[in-house]
Amino acid sequence: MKPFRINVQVNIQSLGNFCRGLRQFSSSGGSQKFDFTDLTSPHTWYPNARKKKRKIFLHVGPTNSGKTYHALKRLQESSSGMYCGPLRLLAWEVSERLNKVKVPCDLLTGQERVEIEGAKHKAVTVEMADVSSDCECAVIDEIQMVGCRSRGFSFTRALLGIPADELHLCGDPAVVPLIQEILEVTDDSIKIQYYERLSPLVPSKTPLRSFSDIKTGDCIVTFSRREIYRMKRKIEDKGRHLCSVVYGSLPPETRTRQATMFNDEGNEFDVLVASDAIGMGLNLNISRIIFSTLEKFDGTEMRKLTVPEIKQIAGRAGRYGSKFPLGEVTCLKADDLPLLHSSLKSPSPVLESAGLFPTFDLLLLYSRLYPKAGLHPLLERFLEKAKLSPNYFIADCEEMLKVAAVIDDLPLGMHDKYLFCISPVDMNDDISSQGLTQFAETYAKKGLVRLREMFTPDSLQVPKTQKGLKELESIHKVLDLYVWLSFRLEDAFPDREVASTQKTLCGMLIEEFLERLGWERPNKRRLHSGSGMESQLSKVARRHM
Ligand SMILES: Nc1ncnc2c1ncn2[C@@H]1O[C@H](COP(=O)(O)OP(=O)(O)OP(=O)(O)O)[C@@H](O)[C@H]1O
Ligand SMILES: [Mg+2]
Repeated sequence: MKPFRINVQVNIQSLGNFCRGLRQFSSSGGSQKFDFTDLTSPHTWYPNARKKKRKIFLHVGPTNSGKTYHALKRLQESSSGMYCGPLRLLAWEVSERLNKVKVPCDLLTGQERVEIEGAKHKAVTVEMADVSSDCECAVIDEIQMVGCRSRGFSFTRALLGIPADELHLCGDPAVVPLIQEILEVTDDSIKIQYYERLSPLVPSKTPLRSFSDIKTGDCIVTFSRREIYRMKRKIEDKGRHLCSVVYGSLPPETRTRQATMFNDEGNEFDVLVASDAIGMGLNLNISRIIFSTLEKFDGTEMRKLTVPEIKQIAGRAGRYGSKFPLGEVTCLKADDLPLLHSSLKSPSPVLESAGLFPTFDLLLLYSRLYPKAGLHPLLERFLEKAKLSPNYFIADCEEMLKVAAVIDDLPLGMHDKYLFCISPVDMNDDISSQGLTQFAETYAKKGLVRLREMFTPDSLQVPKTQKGLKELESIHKVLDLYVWLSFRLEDAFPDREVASTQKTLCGMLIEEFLERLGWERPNKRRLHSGSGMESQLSKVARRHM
């Protein structure tokens, strides 16, 4: 296996600039102030990209207009390249696609590394974008996500930092002026290509009258997991359809399999119940999107969906070249129809600024000014003082600060603390945050974190209730976190294989739960009896312990 390079790269040029700053700062006895929080020129953080005059191609247009298709065609023809997408599912779809046409392509996400012999291409989630190696062609999909409060900074990093001869950006036209402004200070050239929708998307004049009117290829969109399972049951109780489900906290592998089951024509799971986890770039065999509501809880409050969100989700219906090339959109409630119609007709609001976050090396140098401070106060101070140009906003670091507060008293170095802070922990999930705390404490104390001391196969069972299911999803998150850490602190987290096996088991148990929840046809053979399935899985698990 190739050595894994962590995503916290020390940028030599900016490090050099900051070191000069520090030296002058100390030699002048601190009297001459150097501003380490000046983030007004983030393009200078990426010397490899700045050495090039990159050709930027902006592919913009509505959903289902062939933006990604055209960018991928160029990627496929190039001698080396990288696809960066916002979802693991998209990175997976692209690597499958390239490998199918005999362009060997690695898959690289925070928790997965699939290496293909001789690959010069890779499909990655945007956080994993490589800003140090040259390539001929790179694609950043859904580039309007530079405006995302929490993840936008990773898109900005990829945009400014990828040293590709050709960089293809795909997304909503609302991003065009911002990209042009951001790239004014680089030496890159920009060509904009506008696209039209390839097949029609028709908003319905009437709401869905009854669940008896659900048909093959329908996708009901709703935002809470409780609602997702309520809808699934309601549809399956009618006895005519089985539903696949896709939502954010399902393990990604389960999501992929549920989506594949729905996409596969020969399968009886012909209706999809999903959250906005399906909302980006995915090509599913959806004939009609039915919004159960146009409101969602965003972590703080209930709010109406935005125009781009409605367009993105609705755009999953009627994909060009799919079984249902004509798409329909409707709602469960007649009251929601006017907002649906107006949103589909409105352009998305123009993006004003892109996310930004200091690289680790900048934070490290800043920390030397306050050698006694923990990461939490340091981050807070840095964020408060950060100076930005109007094209940027500082990323929302709520989650990072929550982690920093938990681990700050542990005897860990700055780099380790930073790693835990950028890890994919869900601090709103009790089990997930307890997992992180336990990992960090054990790591700080012993320098070695063995997974087998924390999980036994007996603790994994097919859930019997929604609560049990949620617990299993949380356990999956903890195992996922272990795998993520094992790629970055290889010696201290040596049980990656155990974690991966248990993750697979978790996924199987969750899928078994979903299967059991399905409407049972008179002649349909159930997969296994409950206890049989569990004991089989336990045996498999023990073999890997
Ligand atoms: N010229 C083409 N020939 C054959 N298939 C195409 C062509 N253009 C697009 N497609 C197919 O149409 C579907 C939609 O295209 P694509 O995914 O590129 O749309 P998009 O504009 O990126 O949509 P979104 O905004 O939702 O990401 C895909 O399945 C793609 O393979
Ligand atoms: Mg796309």
